[in-house]
Amino acid sequence: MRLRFSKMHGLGNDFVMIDAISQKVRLSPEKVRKLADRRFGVGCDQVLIVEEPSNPDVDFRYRIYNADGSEVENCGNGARCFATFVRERKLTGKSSIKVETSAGIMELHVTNNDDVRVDMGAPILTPDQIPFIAPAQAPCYPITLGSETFTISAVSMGNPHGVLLVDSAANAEVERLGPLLEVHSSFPNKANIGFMEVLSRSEINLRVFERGAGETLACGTGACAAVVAGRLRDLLDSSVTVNLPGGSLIIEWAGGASSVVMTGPTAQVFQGQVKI
Ligand SMILES: N[C@@H](CCC[C@H](N)C(=O)O)C(=O)O
Repeated sequence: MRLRFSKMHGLGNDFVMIDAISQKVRLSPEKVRKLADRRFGVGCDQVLIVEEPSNPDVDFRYRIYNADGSEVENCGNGARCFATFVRERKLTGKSSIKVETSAGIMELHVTNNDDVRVDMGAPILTPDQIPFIAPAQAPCYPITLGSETFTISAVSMGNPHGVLLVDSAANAEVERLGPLLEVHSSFPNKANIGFMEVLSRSEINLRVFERGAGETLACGTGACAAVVAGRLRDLLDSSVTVNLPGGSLIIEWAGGASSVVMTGPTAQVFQGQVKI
């Protein structure tokens, strides 16, 4: 099977984007892993597949696969790249696009300077819906790893996130703690783990160890989850610049049941064909 694809990224969180509307695509987890492999394949953090929607009220459906082959619910940087991709491929001329994912319907808007603004929906904080094991909802929870206890916030942006507060994101123990907390028994579906340094009420530094992909240069849903966690702990205001290793996003959240809104750039690196 030969597949046409675009290699894209949002702040260095990189994607193989595949149009499954104009070509037939069937990907097993093994094929996803092969595409994502940085030596034997194209190389990416996530593979994104654009499909016809099942719901007539939306424009597209898109599916998200982590580099390890697992299918996941949501991807913030991927959503922005998806909007640029469908416009560049002339699959739509719209600047406001509705898309369904397994986390629900999202609305994306391409701004005048070609950034993409995404309504990411309201965060989910109820432990059993994240899912996170806890007796009751709280802004943060104790979590134990051997003899160490950490304080973690648990937030779902359609996908599960744990957020730790650190003194310095640059010096955070992402390589050691990320893989251990990703598979901690408190997160039954595993989790993306964010390490957040609060610089002021409107700016944070953040690194994210992503479920199924390892540390990435940016994680859009991770940025949303960190701002929600910071707001729940009364550390942040409603509009926050999130500095990630690959660049910055603006995240806005008024609180409660209102949507989290993410704004940031996208880039296409190259297009190609791959035999898979
Ligand atoms: N890079 C993404 C998140 C991709 C999915 C995540 N690794 C998961 O397993 O939930 C983003 O920008 O949000």
